[in-house]
Amino acid sequence: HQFCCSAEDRNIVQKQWSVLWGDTESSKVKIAFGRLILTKLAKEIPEVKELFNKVDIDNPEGGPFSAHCLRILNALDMSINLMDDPEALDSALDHLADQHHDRPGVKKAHFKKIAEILHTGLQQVLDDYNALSWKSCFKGILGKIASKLQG
Ligand code: HEM
Repeated sequence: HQFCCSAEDRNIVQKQWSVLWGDTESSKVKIAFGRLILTKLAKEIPEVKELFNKVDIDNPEGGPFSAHCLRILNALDMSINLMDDPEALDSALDHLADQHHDRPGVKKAHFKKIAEILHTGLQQVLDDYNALSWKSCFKGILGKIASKLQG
């Protein structure tokens, strides 16, 4: 159950992540952040858009897409919070890998792009964004979720 980022990276990432969710309306912040990164992904890789037809990406402010944005951000939140428990993290990420493997058309390249988008976004909202720690933790988390996908 070896995880790729160091204990220090994990501490930094968990601390910086927690700064974002002090607000009482953290779900709204999560939805807005999710909407931002997913619409950016669909804009930069147009083939992605139709993969989110069932959650109605054409109405990004609507209920189905907002709920989808919250699911993604909650999964990311769970993963970051589980970084101190490698066994549970591994099993959570394995489950997410299966869920994405089951969606035809989802590719490793999409995860590479969303990693870039996340880095840019977090850099904008965190004053003391530690790029190296985030890169190394996201490499582990996103790499595992994408591990069962094709290129
Ligand atoms: C930041 C990394 C990501 C996380 C944490 C994440 C998490 C999730 C979660 C929790 C679900 C719901 C699973 C379910 O209930 O079945 C989901 C669904 C989905 N994800 Fe991701 N995801 C991520 C990135 C991506 C990327 C890069 C793609 C590429 C297109 C993608 C495509 C999908 C699709 C197509 C669905 C199904 C949507 C539907 O319900 O119709 N995800 N994801």
